[in-house]
Amino acid sequence: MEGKKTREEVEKSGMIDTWMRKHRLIYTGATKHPFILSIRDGTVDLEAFKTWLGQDYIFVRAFAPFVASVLIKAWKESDDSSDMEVILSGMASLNDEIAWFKSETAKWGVQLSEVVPQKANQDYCRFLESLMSPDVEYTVAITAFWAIEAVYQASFALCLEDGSKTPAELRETCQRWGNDGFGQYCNSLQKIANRRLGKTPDDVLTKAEVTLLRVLEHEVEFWNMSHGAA
Ligand SMILES: Cc1ncc(CN)c(N)n1
Repeated sequence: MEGKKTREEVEKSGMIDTWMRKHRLIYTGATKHPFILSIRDGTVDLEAFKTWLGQDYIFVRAFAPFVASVLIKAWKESDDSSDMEVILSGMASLNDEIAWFKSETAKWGVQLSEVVPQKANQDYCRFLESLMSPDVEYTVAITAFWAIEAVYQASFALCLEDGSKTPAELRETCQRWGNDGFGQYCNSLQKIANRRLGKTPDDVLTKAEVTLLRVLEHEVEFWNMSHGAA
């Protein structure tokens, strides 16, 4: 019978993998949400897609300052100078992402000036803002950053797998987050998070785990805005 792993053993395999196994249910809820499954099986309601598009544009505008706050924390607190390059590459891809949302919404006839942030979006943006506080440790912030990016990567990669029936007009959207380059970038973030979590005191480790769970809950609520919300 497999006994409980010691802290040292967990650190070797990586805390993120351990948490993904421990919180499999909510992780799956965020990465295999019915909205994503509807894209993958080709039954997606295009009005729901347009809702997601407009809401996500608002989210990404709040996400960029959060990433900037992680960059500041890395500069002040990181034990490895290469972290900054990874975070900077994330900021650069957000620049592209914002431009892409503008052209994609225009293509679908979504008027960005008329998009009103829904409650789940407001709550998620407020949560991001709370993580921007200087009181939030770099280890906690980088864990959240990894989780936010990883959910989109895993979700949209699912829509590109062999056998998926993703509509042709949505494939570019799925490529944006489901491509291999974005996957490598998420792996780099995961590596940073694992390194930091491996040497963090227990109280910060607990904060990072709670923050990861909050991210996953917010991601589920975010998808729910477009699909399945009561
Ligand atoms: C809600 C949400 N989560 C994550 C991502 C990926 N940057 C996004 N655009 N939107």
